[in-house]
Amino acid sequence: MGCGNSKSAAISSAGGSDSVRDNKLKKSKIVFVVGGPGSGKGTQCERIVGKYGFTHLSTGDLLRAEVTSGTERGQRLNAIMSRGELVPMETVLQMLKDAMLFKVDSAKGFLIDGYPRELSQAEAFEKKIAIPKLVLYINASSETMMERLMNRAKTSGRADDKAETFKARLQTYYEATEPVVQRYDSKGLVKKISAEGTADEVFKLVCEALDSLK
Ligand SMILES: Nc1ncnc2c1ncn2[C@@H]1O[C@H](COP(=O)(O)OP(=O)(O)O)[C@@H](O)[C@H]1O
Ligand SMILES: Nc1ncnc2c1ncn2[C@H]1C[C@H](O)[C@@H](COP(=O)(O)OP(=O)(O)O)O1
Ligand SMILES: [Mg+2]
Repeated sequence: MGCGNSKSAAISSAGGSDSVRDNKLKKSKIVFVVGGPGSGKGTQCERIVGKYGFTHLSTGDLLRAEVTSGTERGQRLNAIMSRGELVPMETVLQMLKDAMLFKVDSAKGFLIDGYPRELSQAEAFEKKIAIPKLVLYINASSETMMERLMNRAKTSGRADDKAETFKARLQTYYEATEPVVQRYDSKGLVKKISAEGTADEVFKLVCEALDSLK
């Protein structure tokens, strides 16, 4: 599925001009979920959806769907992701906005997992979509993340779940993504969650952070 399809579906499935729909997005409850590769973002998002009914959008999942569709663009994206690098921002932001518009009428709130991954992505999102209400910073040591990813590799079939790619992804994370956390921390929007415990233990901390939102 190309992102152009989801945009036209979004517009035809619900009324409203582009500017009305953009305004709805601006007012929606948006939570960024930021953390290193294998820290447990996806795991926690799944639980949050179960308890709070938020709409979960993972940019990694959106990109992998494009890869699976076998388009030329998908092949280019796959090569970048397999090297542990970030794909061009324009691609990922447009995909994300289309997916958000598609859900904006039914979403109680949005969990944005894997975005922003660099400062320019944060700035572009704020300009073109909205300011987030909260940033959940899922924090685990590099050893824990490596161990979890090597475990995930046994079943994920993901091209980037390999020891060599992990090193590159970790470097990308520390260099490009952590400054995003600092940016939002200075605005008082970050809740730092220790992700070293079991998924249940981490979820308790996540719930405390989300409950403070209301
Ligand atoms: N708290 C946890 N304790 C142990 N394993 C975890 C925990 N959270 C996630 N995992 C496992 O670690 C791997 C990476 O989790 P995932 O949610 O895919 O992380 P991310 O989306 O941040 O890359 C998965 O195999 C998942 O089952
Ligand atoms: N916001 C974004 N900007 C650029 N590239 C992104 C991106 N989100 C995902 N990607 C690309 C690069 C990532 O290494 C890859 C996998 O992302 P992911 O599924 O979010 O990883 P994980 O959940 O394991 O941390 O996809
Ligand atoms: Mg994930």
